[in-house]
Amino acid sequence: MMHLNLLRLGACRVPSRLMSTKSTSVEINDKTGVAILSMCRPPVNSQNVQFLRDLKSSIYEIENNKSRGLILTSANSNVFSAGLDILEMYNADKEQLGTLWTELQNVWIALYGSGLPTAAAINGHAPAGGCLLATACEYRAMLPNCVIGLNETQLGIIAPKWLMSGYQNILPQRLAERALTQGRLFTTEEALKAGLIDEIVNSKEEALEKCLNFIGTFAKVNPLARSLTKLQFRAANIKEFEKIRQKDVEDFVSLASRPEVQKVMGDYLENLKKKSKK
Ligand SMILES: CC/C=C\C/C=C\C/C=C\C/C=C/C(=O)SCCNC(=O)CCNC(=O)[C@H](O)C(C)(C)COP(=O)(O)OP(=O)(O)OC[C@H]1O[C@@H](n2cnc3c(N)ncnc32)[C@H](O)[C@@H]1OP(=O)(O)O
Repeated sequence: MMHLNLLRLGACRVPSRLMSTKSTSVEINDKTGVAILSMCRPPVNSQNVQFLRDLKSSIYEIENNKSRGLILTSANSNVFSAGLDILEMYNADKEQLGTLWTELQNVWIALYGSGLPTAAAINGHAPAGGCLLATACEYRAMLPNCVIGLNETQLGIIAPKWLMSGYQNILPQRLAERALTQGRLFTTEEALKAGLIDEIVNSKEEALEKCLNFIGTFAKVNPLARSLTKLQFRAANIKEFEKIRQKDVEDFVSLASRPEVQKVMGDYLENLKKKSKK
């Protein structure tokens, strides 16, 4: 209850500090010490190099400012994030592909490896790279009638092991394997049933409140002990990722530059455009 009140106060009176980049904005409430990181790259927060760099620098800024927690959300009305920017992968040269993938890795490790309590207020669709961000967090509240999931196999591509880590942390192995091989996008309701999200909420405000409440559950826990305990759970995945990090970039570049994969991207983009014009 106390946290709800603080949040309400935060909306009007409690001073907050603002930081922003071209495609992110961060508001740190001075009373709660919790940072709300909003992704704002219209129309769908698709993840291009600049967006990923902005996201990474906002995450590290929040971490370095000794915030009490981080809530990730979207400034767009119906999309949390549509995943990697396909426009930036289509007809791109190998260097551009390598840079994009490196920046995706950088964001993932910044969020997944953050010592802060992290929560996602998923106020819209979260396919592929959007799901990656949400599942790197420790808690998820999501609006109804949206989808979330790693749909890579549906696009004829594979999610590397580190990218599956969020799923593996959250879902039972059997369910994670089935969802990943099917490239399944869960509806909000299915995601709750599977345990992929923690709560269904009716508004973005409620999602933020739930996230704040989650972060509030650590109020009486020693932050260093909490953070080290969290990272012990994640250490094996992080270590594995660090070992294959460079090779993973090479593998992605080699896969994404194949003519048949480029064709899938071109067709997929065309379908997206046709759909959005209907
Ligand atoms: C195809 C990838 C191939 C190879 C990569 C190889 C290996 C990588 C392995 C894993 C890593 C992660 C990969 C990814 O993240 S790939 C991206 C996957 N994303 C999706 O499948 C989501 C696609 N988008 C949607 O389903 C819908 O847009 C969404 C449900 C998010 C929102 O629907 P809404 O009706 O609100 O908006 P739209 O009208 O569909 O879109 C508006 C506008 O935005 C453009 N758009 C949408 N998504 C993307 C995107 N990911 N990249 C670039 N542009 C995107 C869409 O075309 C519309 O544009 P316009 O027609 O100009 O208005």
